Formats: sequence, structure tokens, C-alpha cells
Amino acid sequence: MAAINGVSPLFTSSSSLRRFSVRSPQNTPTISLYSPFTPSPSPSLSFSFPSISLRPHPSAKTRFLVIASAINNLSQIEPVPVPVPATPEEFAAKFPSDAGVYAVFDQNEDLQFIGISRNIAGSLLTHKQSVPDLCCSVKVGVVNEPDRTALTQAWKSWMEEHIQATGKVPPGNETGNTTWVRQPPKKKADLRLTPGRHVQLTIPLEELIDNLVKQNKVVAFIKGSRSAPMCGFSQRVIAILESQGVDYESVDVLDEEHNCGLRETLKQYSNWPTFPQIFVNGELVGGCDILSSMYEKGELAGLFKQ
Ligand SMILES: N[C@@H](CCC(=O)N[C@@H](CS)C(=O)NCC(=O)O)C(=O)O
Ligand code: FES
Repeated sequence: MAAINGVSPLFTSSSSLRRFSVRSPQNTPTISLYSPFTPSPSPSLSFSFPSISLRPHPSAKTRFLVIASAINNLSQIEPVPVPVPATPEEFAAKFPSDAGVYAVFDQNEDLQFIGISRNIAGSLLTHKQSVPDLCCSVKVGVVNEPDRTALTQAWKSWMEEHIQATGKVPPGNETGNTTWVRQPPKKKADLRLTPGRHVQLTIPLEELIDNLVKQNKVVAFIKGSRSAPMCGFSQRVIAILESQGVDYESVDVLDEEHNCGLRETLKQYSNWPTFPQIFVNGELVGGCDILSSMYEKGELAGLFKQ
């Protein structure tokens, strides 16, 4: 059963909202609406999708004035200005951290994007930080019992309303527009010992390795790149390092273009015959077995703190 709460712009937190129920005559989903407004004539409203009528919740001391409705009344919700600066505290105070739908407007009050979120305040903060100019005010609708169907229905309802009113999809919802999509954090590039085979360095490879492991706190020599390890042992150590949240460098020993000769020279430098090889503070810690064992014993945090 879906329940949807429209959040009024006049309130700074969801806890201060009053709740009303909306029930369809055919007993289709109950929708709860929050309204900041004081008594009004008993409301009765029909929506095209889904077909429902409004009436005050029996326990409500005040009656519902149809302004802060959620799914079929996007146009009737006053937008809430987005706080600047964009801090988690400001957003948590101003917007609910519940699941629901939200519509974002730019400074010209043009609707840019309609989104679904499991944490509306969190999503809005991310948007404000990544596209501040497009994110000036928002309308928010909290969805109670927010299963996938209820959320999708709420989103679809707002989207249909906007398309009906303007004849177009908000730019941020157009196919291929990734402005509002959370991008996965970019992985660091692997380090390279040389610019390429075409440049003949006069510095011996041992010295390059020595500099590299001494100038970087954690270095993993692996087969393949950190984003696409070419061997299960290397993959395992990358996963372990990532799980620790440690800032580390990686070097691909199979990259003969930029690390020509590294595979054999490193074995001599470290006196260790296999890869991966993990160095911390210029010292070889070991390979996959040793790192895995330290991980299982919970010893890695201490190692990386040194
Ligand atoms: N037991 C080793 C497993 C790693 C291993 O056996 N690596 C092999 C296969 S990837 C290797 O590097 N052989 C030398 C080479 O390929 O040059 C560890 O703990 O790291
Ligand atoms: S490349 Fe075959 S086991 Fe590592």
C-alpha cells in the first residue's frame, strides 16, 4: 500500500508537518498528505492518476487545504529555496531524509530534473554540490512504505503532470543526460615508471623503483591496472586495499610500454619472485597471501597508520 506525503515549503523539517489521509472510493492505495495549513472547507479533490479523492484524517485537528499535495499536484507545491552553502546539516534540517520524489528548479524556476531517492536530503545535497547553478529550489514528496512500485508511481505521476503542462521532459531526465546521475568516484591512474619506450632514460630501473616505493606510502605492484587487474592475486590485493580506504599507488608490471623490464627487475630489487608485491613506507610487506592474512587478522589499519 502506497502513502505519499507532500512536504510544504513552509516547513524546515518533516517532523513539523501535519498528516492527512487520502483514500480512493475503490479502496485503491491510501495516500497521506502533509499540510501546514489551518482549517479550510472540507476538501474533496479528484485526480486523474490514480483516481482518488481527499478528505481530512479523522484524527486531524485541522482540515486539509489542497496546496501541499504530492504526486498529482506538483504545480501546486511552492518550491523551497535550496540552502547555500550546501552543508549536510543545512540540508538535513530543511529536507526530509526519507524516501520519495523531488523536482529541482534552476534560478529561472525552470524544472530541470525529477528524481527518486531513498534519502531526499542526501540526494539534494549531492546535486547542489555537483550542479549548484541548476539547483536553486526544490519540491519534495515523501513516499511512505516506499517500495519500488510506490516510488515509481509517484515519480511517473509528477513526470506526466510536467509533460502534460509543458509538452516536454525535464532536460535532466532526457535520455543520455547524465548531469543528475551520481558518477562513480574516478579511480586513480596507475603510476608509470617512464613516459614510454621511445624515451631512453639514463636512470637505472632499480633507482626508479627505489624512488617510487620511498616517495609513496603504499605501493602495489600488480599484474594489470587497478581498474582491471589481470590476475586473481592482484585483484584480491586491490580489493583489500580499497576496503581499507587507504590511499595507494599501483604499478602494472605487465605494462611493457611504460614499465619495460620492471617485471624481472623488481623481483631482484625485492628478492621476491611473484606478484603482487605490496610496499609500505619503502619496505616490502609481501604478496597476496601475506596481505590477506593481515586483513583477516585486522592488522592492516595498524600497518597503514605507521
Ligand atoms: N602466493 C603468491 C601468489 C602470487 C603468485 O603466485 N604470482 C605468480 C602468478 S601471477 C607470479 O607472479 N609469478 C611470477 C611472474 O608471473 O612473473 C602471493 O601470495 O602473492
Ligand atoms: S597471471 Fe596467472 S595466476 Fe596470476
